[in-house]
Amino acid sequence: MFTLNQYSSSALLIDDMVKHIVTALEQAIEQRGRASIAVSGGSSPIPMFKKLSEQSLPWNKVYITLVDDRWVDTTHADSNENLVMKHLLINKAKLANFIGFKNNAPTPFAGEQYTQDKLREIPVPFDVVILGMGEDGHTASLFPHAENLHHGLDMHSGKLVVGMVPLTAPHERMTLTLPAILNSHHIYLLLNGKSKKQVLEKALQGHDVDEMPIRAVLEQKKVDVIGFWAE
Ligand SMILES: O=C1O[C@H](COP(=O)(O)O)[C@@H](O)[C@H](O)[C@H]1O
Repeated sequence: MFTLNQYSSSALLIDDMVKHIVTALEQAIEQRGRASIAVSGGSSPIPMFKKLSEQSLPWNKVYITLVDDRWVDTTHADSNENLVMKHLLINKAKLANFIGFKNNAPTPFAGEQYTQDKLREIPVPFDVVILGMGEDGHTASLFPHAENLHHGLDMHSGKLVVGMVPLTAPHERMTLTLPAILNSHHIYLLLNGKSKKQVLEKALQGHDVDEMPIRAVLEQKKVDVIGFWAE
Protein backbone atom coordinates (compact mmCIF):
# COMPACT_ATOMS: atom_id res chain seq x y z
CA MET A 1 0.00 0.00 0.00
CA PHE A 2 1.19 3.53 -0.78
CA THR A 3 0.69 6.40 1.68
CA LEU A 4 1.83 9.96 1.15
CA ASN A 5 3.03 11.98 4.15
CA GLN A 6 3.04 15.70 3.35
CA TYR A 7 5.00 18.31 5.33
CA SER A 8 4.87 22.10 5.45
CA SER A 9 8.66 22.36 5.24
CA SER A 10 11.57 20.21 4.17
CA ALA A 11 13.03 20.52 7.69
CA LEU A 12 9.92 18.81 9.12
CA LEU A 13 10.04 16.18 6.39
CA ILE A 14 13.68 15.40 7.15
CA ASP A 15 13.04 15.17 10.92
CA ASP A 16 10.20 12.72 10.44
CA MET A 17 11.89 10.64 7.75
CA VAL A 18 15.04 10.30 9.86
CA LYS A 19 12.88 9.22 12.83
CA HIS A 20 11.28 6.50 10.67
CA ILE A 21 14.69 5.29 9.46
CA VAL A 22 16.27 5.27 12.92
CA THR A 23 13.33 3.38 14.42
CA ALA A 24 13.52 0.71 11.71
CA LEU A 25 17.29 0.32 12.07
CA GLU A 26 17.13 0.18 15.89
CA GLN A 27 14.39 -2.44 15.76
CA ALA A 28 16.44 -4.59 13.35
CA ILE A 29 19.56 -4.35 15.52
CA GLU A 30 17.53 -5.33 18.58
CA GLN A 31 16.00 -8.32 16.77
CA ARG A 32 18.86 -9.51 14.51
CA GLY A 33 21.99 -7.78 15.80
CA ARG A 34 22.46 -6.03 12.42
CA ALA A 35 20.55 -3.67 10.17
CA SER A 36 20.62 -2.81 6.47
CA ILE A 37 19.65 0.18 4.38
CA ALA A 38 19.83 0.82 0.63
CA VAL A 39 19.88 4.49 -0.35
CA SER A 40 19.27 6.54 -3.48
CA GLY A 41 21.64 9.06 -4.94
CA GLY A 42 20.71 12.21 -6.84
CA SER A 43 20.26 15.56 -5.17
CA SER A 44 17.11 15.02 -3.05
CA PRO A 45 18.57 12.95 -0.18
CA ILE A 46 21.60 15.17 0.60
CA PRO A 47 20.14 17.18 3.54
CA MET A 48 18.47 14.05 4.93
CA PHE A 49 21.79 12.14 4.77
CA LYS A 50 23.49 14.78 6.92
CA LYS A 51 20.81 14.59 9.60
CA LEU A 52 20.86 10.79 9.52
CA SER A 53 24.65 10.75 9.86
CA GLU A 54 24.35 12.64 13.18
CA GLN A 55 22.05 10.09 14.83
CA SER A 56 23.23 8.00 17.75
CA LEU A 57 23.04 4.43 16.50
CA PRO A 58 25.43 1.48 16.79
CA TRP A 59 26.56 2.33 13.24
CA ASN A 60 29.13 -0.49 13.19
CA LYS A 61 26.12 -2.84 13.03
CA VAL A 62 24.53 -0.98 10.10
CA TYR A 63 25.17 -2.11 6.49
CA ILE A 64 24.63 0.56 3.85
CA THR A 65 24.40 0.07 0.10
CA LEU A 66 22.93 1.94 -2.86
CA VAL A 67 19.77 1.45 -4.87
CA ASP A 68 21.69 2.44 -8.00
CA ASP A 69 24.90 3.96 -9.28
CA ARG A 70 26.22 5.55 -12.42
CA TRP A 71 29.07 3.59 -14.09
CA VAL A 72 31.64 6.31 -13.50
CA ASP A 73 34.70 6.40 -11.25
CA THR A 74 33.76 6.58 -7.56
CA THR A 75 35.48 9.97 -7.33
CA HIS A 76 33.38 11.41 -10.21
CA ALA A 77 30.94 14.21 -9.31
CA ASP A 78 28.03 12.10 -10.69
CA SER A 79 28.88 8.97 -8.68
CA ASN A 80 26.23 8.05 -6.11
CA GLU A 81 28.94 6.25 -4.11
CA ASN A 82 30.89 9.52 -3.96
CA LEU A 83 27.73 11.31 -2.79
CA VAL A 84 27.13 8.80 0.00
CA MET A 85 30.78 9.00 1.10
CA LYS A 86 30.59 12.80 1.29
CA HIS A 87 27.15 13.24 2.82
CA LEU A 88 26.18 10.08 4.72
CA LEU A 89 29.31 8.20 5.77
CA ILE A 90 30.39 11.12 7.95
CA ASN A 91 29.86 12.15 11.57
CA LYS A 92 28.62 9.20 13.67
CA ALA A 93 27.70 7.19 10.54
CA LYS A 94 31.32 6.91 9.42
CA LEU A 95 31.46 3.68 11.46
CA ALA A 96 28.86 2.03 9.20
CA ASN A 97 29.74 -0.79 6.76
CA PHE A 98 29.39 0.35 3.15
CA ILE A 99 29.15 -1.82 0.06
CA GLY A 100 29.09 0.02 -3.26
CA PHE A 101 28.21 -1.16 -6.77
CA LYS A 102 31.06 0.14 -8.94
CA ASN A 103 33.85 -2.27 -9.84
CA ASN A 104 36.53 -2.45 -12.52
CA ALA A 105 34.35 -4.07 -15.20
CA PRO A 106 34.14 -1.98 -18.39
CA THR A 107 30.34 -1.85 -18.33
CA PRO A 108 27.67 -2.29 -15.64
CA PHE A 109 26.49 -5.39 -17.51
CA ALA A 110 29.93 -6.99 -17.27
CA GLY A 111 30.11 -5.99 -13.60
CA GLU A 112 26.76 -7.46 -12.48
CA GLN A 113 28.03 -10.76 -11.07
CA TYR A 114 30.88 -9.17 -9.10
CA THR A 115 28.59 -6.62 -7.45
CA GLN A 116 25.89 -9.22 -6.82
CA ASP A 117 28.47 -11.41 -4.99
CA LYS A 118 29.63 -8.44 -2.86
CA LEU A 119 26.04 -7.59 -1.94
CA ARG A 120 25.61 -11.05 -0.35
CA GLU A 121 27.37 -9.56 2.74
CA ILE A 122 24.35 -7.36 3.40
CA PRO A 123 21.61 -8.64 5.69
CA VAL A 124 18.36 -9.05 3.74
CA PRO A 125 15.49 -8.35 3.68
CA PHE A 126 16.70 -4.74 3.72
CA ASP A 127 15.32 -3.00 6.77
CA VAL A 128 14.94 0.24 4.84
CA VAL A 129 15.07 1.11 1.14
CA ILE A 130 15.12 4.83 0.35
CA LEU A 131 13.96 5.58 -3.16
CA GLY A 132 13.83 8.79 -5.14
CA MET A 133 11.97 9.50 -8.35
CA GLY A 134 13.09 11.39 -11.45
CA GLU A 135 10.92 13.82 -13.43
CA ASP A 136 10.64 11.05 -16.06
CA GLY A 137 9.14 8.58 -13.54
CA HIS A 138 12.30 6.52 -13.04
CA THR A 139 13.21 5.14 -9.65
CA ALA A 140 16.59 3.70 -8.65
CA SER A 141 17.96 3.31 -12.23
CA LEU A 142 14.84 1.63 -13.60
CA PHE A 143 14.39 4.01 -16.53
CA PRO A 144 11.39 4.49 -18.84
CA HIS A 145 11.58 2.50 -22.07
CA ALA A 146 15.21 1.42 -21.42
CA GLU A 147 16.15 -1.68 -23.41
CA ASN A 148 16.96 -3.69 -20.30
CA LEU A 149 14.05 -2.42 -18.18
CA HIS A 150 12.15 -5.72 -18.36
CA HIS A 151 15.14 -7.50 -16.79
CA GLY A 152 15.16 -5.01 -13.94
CA LEU A 153 11.43 -5.52 -13.37
CA ASP A 154 11.45 -9.32 -13.72
CA MET A 155 10.32 -10.70 -10.34
CA HIS A 156 11.76 -14.17 -11.20
CA SER A 157 15.24 -13.30 -12.54
CA GLY A 158 17.06 -14.21 -9.29
CA LYS A 159 19.21 -11.10 -9.89
CA LEU A 160 19.93 -8.40 -7.31
CA VAL A 161 21.39 -5.92 -9.80
CA VAL A 162 21.29 -5.32 -13.55
CA GLY A 163 22.94 -2.89 -15.94
CA MET A 164 20.78 -0.16 -17.49
CA VAL A 165 21.28 2.39 -20.26
CA PRO A 166 18.86 5.28 -19.68
CA LEU A 167 17.31 7.03 -22.67
CA THR A 168 16.50 10.06 -20.51
CA ALA A 169 19.65 10.60 -18.41
CA PRO A 170 23.44 10.44 -18.72
CA HIS A 171 25.72 7.49 -17.87
CA GLU A 172 25.27 3.75 -18.01
CA ARG A 173 23.93 2.57 -14.66
CA MET A 174 23.69 -0.37 -12.35
CA THR A 175 20.45 -0.70 -10.41
CA LEU A 176 18.87 -2.92 -7.80
CA THR A 177 16.21 -4.97 -9.52
CA LEU A 178 12.54 -4.69 -8.54
CA PRO A 179 12.63 -8.01 -6.61
CA ALA A 180 15.71 -6.79 -4.68
CA ILE A 181 14.00 -3.48 -3.84
CA LEU A 182 10.88 -5.30 -2.68
CA ASN A 183 12.91 -7.68 -0.51
CA SER A 184 12.60 -5.10 2.26
CA HIS A 185 10.66 -4.25 5.40
CA HIS A 186 10.15 -0.54 4.70
CA ILE A 187 10.29 1.49 1.50
CA TYR A 188 10.46 5.27 1.86
CA LEU A 189 10.09 7.45 -1.23
CA LEU A 190 11.61 10.92 -0.87
CA LEU A 191 10.08 13.66 -3.03
CA ASN A 192 10.90 17.37 -3.03
CA GLY A 193 9.04 20.17 -4.77
CA LYS A 194 5.88 20.83 -6.78
CA SER A 195 7.01 19.14 -9.96
CA LYS A 196 7.75 15.81 -8.23
CA LYS A 197 4.22 15.93 -6.74
CA GLN A 198 2.84 16.34 -10.27
CA VAL A 199 4.94 13.43 -11.51
CA LEU A 200 3.69 11.32 -8.60
CA GLU A 201 0.06 12.22 -9.38
CA LYS A 202 0.58 11.23 -13.03
CA ALA A 203 2.15 7.94 -11.91
CA LEU A 204 -0.79 7.18 -9.62
CA GLN A 205 -3.27 7.82 -12.44
CA GLY A 206 -1.91 5.24 -14.88
CA HIS A 207 -0.59 1.67 -15.04
CA ASP A 208 2.01 1.63 -17.85
CA VAL A 209 5.18 0.64 -15.98
CA ASP A 210 7.34 0.93 -19.09
CA GLU A 211 6.33 4.60 -19.31
CA MET A 212 6.89 5.29 -15.57
CA PRO A 213 8.79 2.51 -13.76
CA ILE A 214 8.00 4.06 -10.33
CA ARG A 215 4.53 2.54 -10.85
CA ALA A 216 5.99 -0.92 -10.28
CA VAL A 217 6.80 0.16 -6.71
CA LEU A 218 3.59 2.12 -6.12
CA GLU A 219 1.30 -0.65 -7.37
CA GLN A 220 2.86 -3.72 -5.74
CA LYS A 221 1.26 -5.27 -2.66
CA LYS A 222 4.32 -6.87 -1.02
CA VAL A 223 5.79 -3.96 0.98
CA ASP A 224 4.15 -0.81 2.33
CA VAL A 225 5.59 2.32 0.74
CA ILE A 226 5.54 5.71 2.48
CA GLY A 227 6.08 8.81 0.37
CA PHE A 228 7.62 11.84 2.12
CA TRP A 229 6.83 15.05 0.28
CA ALA A 230 7.42 18.73 0.99
CA GLU A 231 7.30 21.68 -1.40
O1 LIG B 1 19.63 9.43 -11.35
C1 LIG B 1 19.09 9.35 -10.27
O2 LIG B 1 17.94 10.03 -10.06
C2 LIG B 1 17.00 9.72 -9.02
C3 LIG B 1 16.30 11.03 -8.65
O3 LIG B 1 17.29 12.01 -8.33
P1 LIG B 1 16.98 13.49 -7.85
O4 LIG B 1 18.26 14.25 -8.11
O5 LIG B 1 15.85 14.01 -8.67
O6 LIG B 1 16.67 13.43 -6.41
C4 LIG B 1 17.71 9.08 -7.82
O7 LIG B 1 16.73 8.58 -6.94
C5 LIG B 1 18.67 7.99 -8.29
O8 LIG B 1 19.27 7.34 -7.18
C6 LIG B 1 19.72 8.63 -9.15
O9 LIG B 1 20.74 7.76 -9.57
